[in-house]
Amino acid sequence: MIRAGTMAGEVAQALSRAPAFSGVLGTAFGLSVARQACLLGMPLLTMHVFDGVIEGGNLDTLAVLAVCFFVALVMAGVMRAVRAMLMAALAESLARRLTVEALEAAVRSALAGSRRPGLAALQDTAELRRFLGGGTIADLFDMTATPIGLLVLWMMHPVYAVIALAACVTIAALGVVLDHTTRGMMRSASDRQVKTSAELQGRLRQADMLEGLGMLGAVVRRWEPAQAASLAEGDRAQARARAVRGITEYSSYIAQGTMVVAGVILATHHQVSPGSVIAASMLANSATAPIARVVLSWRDWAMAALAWRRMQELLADHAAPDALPPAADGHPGLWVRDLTWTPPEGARPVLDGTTVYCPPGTITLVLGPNGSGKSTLLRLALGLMQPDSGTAELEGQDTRQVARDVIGPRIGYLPQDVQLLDGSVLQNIGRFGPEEAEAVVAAARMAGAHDMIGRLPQGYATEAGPTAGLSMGQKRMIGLARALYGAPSLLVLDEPEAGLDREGRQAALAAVLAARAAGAACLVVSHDPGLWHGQVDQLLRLGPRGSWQTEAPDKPAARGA
Ligand SMILES: Nc1ncnc2c1ncn2[C@@H]1O[C@H](COP(=O)(O)OP(=O)(O)OP(=O)(O)O)[C@@H](O)[C@H]1O
Repeated sequence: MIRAGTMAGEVAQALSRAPAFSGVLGTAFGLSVARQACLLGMPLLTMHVFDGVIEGGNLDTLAVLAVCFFVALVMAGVMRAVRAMLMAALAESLARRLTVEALEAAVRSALAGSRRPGLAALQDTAELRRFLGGGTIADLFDMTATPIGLLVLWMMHPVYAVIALAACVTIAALGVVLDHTTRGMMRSASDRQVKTSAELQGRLRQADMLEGLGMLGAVVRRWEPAQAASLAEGDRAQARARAVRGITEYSSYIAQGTMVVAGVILATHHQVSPGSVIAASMLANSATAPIARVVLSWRDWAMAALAWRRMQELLADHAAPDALPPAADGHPGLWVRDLTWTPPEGARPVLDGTTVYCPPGTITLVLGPNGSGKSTLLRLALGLMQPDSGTAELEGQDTRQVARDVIGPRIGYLPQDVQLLDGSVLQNIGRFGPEEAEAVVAAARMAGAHDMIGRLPQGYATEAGPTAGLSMGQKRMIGLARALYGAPSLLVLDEPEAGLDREGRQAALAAVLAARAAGAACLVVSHDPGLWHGQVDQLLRLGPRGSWQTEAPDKPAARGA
């Protein structure tokens, strides 16, 4: 409960940043108090029925009390429904905002090579939405019934109040015990569950390889123990929770029974009226029930607290860097300066002070053996990775410190492992922006992909996602068209000719030459220098252990590391 209390505070803090959220929460709280007032009136009406109506035989009073009873019940029901609607709307609105932030942070987390799957962030958002939209927060608000009920009981007789208070303290203490004994288990079980299901999902994406090589059994055997351990840990936490839940329920019954016994003793000594015995029992139930509900919904609190914590960690670790204005002395084109990068557990840098300037209207060809850091250089140049030191500036703007939606349209990027997203060829080339068919066709023509697309079953409307069945070469040509879309000022291509036939390779070369003629700065990785021979303006050769050198196509110009 302590953790849950902290969590409630954090959620409330986050909500209060937006005035509309705090207004909704305030209204829901107000409705809870009013509803509790209606419900607390009922024991008092019951007492009147017993003490006034039964003893006096006044049926008119009974009719009035019955109407009051009914009206109070209806009002409490309406207030509960309105509160539920408000909380559902609040949950929806918060989830929408969190989903966008979580997705952005998840992408940055994936870029940073985090093993924690970004998809978990969406599951956490859904968990928080369920928590806020369910009745759990309302249960917390309903705890206002506890002090009011205790006060009324005290006014009826202090013994009543003491018994109810003891029950409340016992139930709350059980909640604390439950939280302390299972919190660690829940967290570890939930984290393991997220990890194992993400691992399995990742492996199942390689379905053809798993089936082709008969590896499914081996994969499942590796996955099963982790999954079983996670489920077993969750079960142990649940078993403890069930035990505490049982004791909690019995505590409520014991409190009510004790209240009746004490009430009867007090009534026989004429210290309270007989009607107050029933009323006190009902009030004790009203005072303890919200605390019991909060304890019983402990799992929801614990899961929401975990989701909230994970979300906070993700957002804090992968916050968007502050955008900086362009440098006053910035060069046009791409300026990569002193880039050094060492893999997380690597002993030697992959890139060591690599420096290269790619002016507009030029082609820089990056060559080097496998693993020499060519793709890494491209990712660093685009600001997709954090270097150990050094910078990359596009038109004087640090590519790591600029809003991605601002810099993205100025960049054409073809990664080595080209992936198309679910959607049509047209949408993929047009980067899922507003449909501009002419610009899409122009980019496809430039990439030499237009005729190939025309031969697809539905042309530009053909599905292009991962399961659409396009060949690697087709995907690469469409990926090249996507890179060229919108005439970007920087073209960064990782082996654009790889996997293409002779015609496709010539088309890729022609596309880069056309982009250069249009004024783009082109940075191209290739394992086929012959294709580019005589066509490029500068060579950057990467070697082992971070060594590098730039050359004019026919003579060396600068040397590093
Ligand atoms: N996220 C990462 N975590 C750890 N190591 C990485 C990471 N990214 C790259 N590396 C390492 O950096 C080195 C360079 O990788 P990179 O992909 O840049 O090579 P490359 O020159 O493009 O190779 P290839 O020609 O085979 O495509 C490799 O040793 C690789 O294992």
